[in-house]
Amino acid sequence: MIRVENLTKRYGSVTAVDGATFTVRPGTVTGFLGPNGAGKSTVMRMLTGLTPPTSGHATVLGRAYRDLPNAGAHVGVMLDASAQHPGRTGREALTLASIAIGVPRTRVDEVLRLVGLTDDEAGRRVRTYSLGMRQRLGLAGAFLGEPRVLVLDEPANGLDPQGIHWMRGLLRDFADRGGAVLLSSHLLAEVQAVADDIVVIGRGRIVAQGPVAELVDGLGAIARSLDDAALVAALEAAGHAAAATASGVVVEAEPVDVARIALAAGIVVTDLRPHGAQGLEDLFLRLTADDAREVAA
Ligand SMILES: Nc1ncnc2c1ncn2[C@@H]1O[C@H](COP(=O)(O)OP(=O)(O)OP(=O)(O)O)[C@@H](O)[C@H]1O
Repeated sequence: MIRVENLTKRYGSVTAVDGATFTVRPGTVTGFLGPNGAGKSTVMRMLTGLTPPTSGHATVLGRAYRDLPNAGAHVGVMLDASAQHPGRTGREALTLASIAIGVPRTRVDEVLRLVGLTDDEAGRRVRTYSLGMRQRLGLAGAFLGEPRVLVLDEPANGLDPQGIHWMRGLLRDFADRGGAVLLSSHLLAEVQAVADDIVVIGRGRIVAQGPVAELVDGLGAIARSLDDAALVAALEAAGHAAAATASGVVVEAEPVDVARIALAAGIVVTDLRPHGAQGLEDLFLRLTADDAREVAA
């Protein structure tokens, strides 16, 4: 549904995106994750024809976005929710967009309902909208043409916890009906809760990608025992890299293998689980560390 191949963008001496390659499969939500300035928006702008790449190319539904006939009807895009005309009402903005892409006006009411904007809110000028309301209006615009693909840049920004929960349900449902979603965020937890696949970008380069389940499974296990030093030694003797940390023994092995090794070595294990979410967070921070301003500072 989306194919990004060797995409590079340079602004003078700044390489904003450096040879990015990934795909977004139908029926999935793909989280596009990276710290501030990593290059997420630039990739999305190149994908939707707003910024020409320095090299490489990107296709949506098999074609360059600009070559898609009536792209707006097939691809829902929300890049900058605050870019909407402040003097128009939400309903006017959607009505104009519906005319531009040739969908019936009745669709405006449908998408307003879909994103939970009331008649009263839709009749107000966008300049009076909160950030969360702008995001909802942006999402309404993205859904207007009954798209098969959604490209959304930080759609959760400004949404309250209920709003974020609602948006996840909306995107999950869209993907479950066969649609493809590319969703950027700088927050791992936000993406992990809804994404099937994750693409991690740091300093313009893709540093990891794959199904969330695989990324998490590949992260091994974390264990506590009555003798962590002996557990580390037993795990290492069995050929698994292991280290004692403040949160327990972190090991590159499945929990079941850790349990067997501990049993054979007569070590009492008090806690054992997949490294899971904590591991993914660590992985994300490590992979993008070069880019992290805090580290640089
Ligand atoms: N028009 C431009 N001119 C010069 N540099 C730019 C331009 N657009 C982006 N950049 C630079 O490219 C890099 C990537 O920016 P981009 O906006 O794609 O990052 P991002 O991952 O979307 O960040 P954020 O999470 O903060 O939105 C940054 O260093 C940015 O300063």
